[in-house]
Amino acid sequence: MIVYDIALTTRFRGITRRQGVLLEGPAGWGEWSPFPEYDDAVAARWLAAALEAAEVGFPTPVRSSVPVNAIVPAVGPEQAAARVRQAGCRTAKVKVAQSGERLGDDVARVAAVREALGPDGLVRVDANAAWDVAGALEALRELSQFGLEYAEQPCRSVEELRQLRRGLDAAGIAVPIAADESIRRAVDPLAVRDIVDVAILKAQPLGGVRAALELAERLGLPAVVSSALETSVGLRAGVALAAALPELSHACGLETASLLLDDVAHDPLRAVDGELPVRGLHVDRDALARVAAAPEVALWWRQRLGRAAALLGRPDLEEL
Ligand SMILES: O=C(O)CCC(=O)c1ccccc1C(=O)O
Ligand SMILES: [Mg+2]
Repeated sequence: MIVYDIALTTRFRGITRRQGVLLEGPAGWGEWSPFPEYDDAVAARWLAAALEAAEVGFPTPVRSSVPVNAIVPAVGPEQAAARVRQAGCRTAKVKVAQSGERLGDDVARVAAVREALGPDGLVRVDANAAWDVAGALEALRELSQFGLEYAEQPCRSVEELRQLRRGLDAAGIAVPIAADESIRRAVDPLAVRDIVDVAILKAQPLGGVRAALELAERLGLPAVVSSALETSVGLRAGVALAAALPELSHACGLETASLLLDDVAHDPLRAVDGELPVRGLHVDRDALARVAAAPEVALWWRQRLGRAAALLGRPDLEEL
């Protein structure tokens, strides 16, 4: 196993570096990178995903490439437009409702992204559960002038999402709703089934590609596979999930290698013409050495891995 520590190009989700563990098994490399604040039980579910990748491998794909959205963090309008142009995707996802910002910042960022994409592009926003129902109504009324494909996790609870859905309908604001945190962090991931229009699926948080495929089937909603801001090894699991879904009608949120200043693959999963290829990776020994975490960081991850592995009944994991 190796512990990586890679700087981000821009602050994302309040962090400036991404850390995690890469495990090599008979089927290849797997990534285990639960965010540091997550408890061991949650981290154990993320570990199941890494073990699937390393020990079992992925289900048979039904497509050979996956369309992706450009990811636009909470940056200024010029930088947002530049990112969209550089990514070369026809769909963009814009982070909104970030702490310390105002609705005017979101409006300026979404306007710039719409302008950069042109009228045929698709713009989706992700509020990461930051709005209350009234705030979401106000913001989406304003942002809907740019034409939104959907709003991802506009509010925190399922009940708030239900109220928002009613409020949007009553006000004639045509913005579909997608659930992310309400699926990956919920006790009952099916509770949003009759409330939202799109399901965000993430391979690591949901415990692996097969677990996510099963959930997708039970949800019966159009699915968007997104990353958890991973190296190409973690992204590979997302690509495998997107490639194995029987239906894929939306671009996926897997264009995040561009947010990392380095990667561990010789051939990182970067979008070409808005798509990621469904293929294996060559994990690069030089890159692994380059991104290796400092000893105290590596120790913290090793101890965390030991606890998560114990929860999965896998005390042997140090050997991978
Ligand atoms: O969906 C994307 O395009 C990028 C992935 C992304 O936004 C994300 C990455 C890490 C953690 C949470 C999220 C999120 O969707 O909220
Ligand atoms: Mg999200």
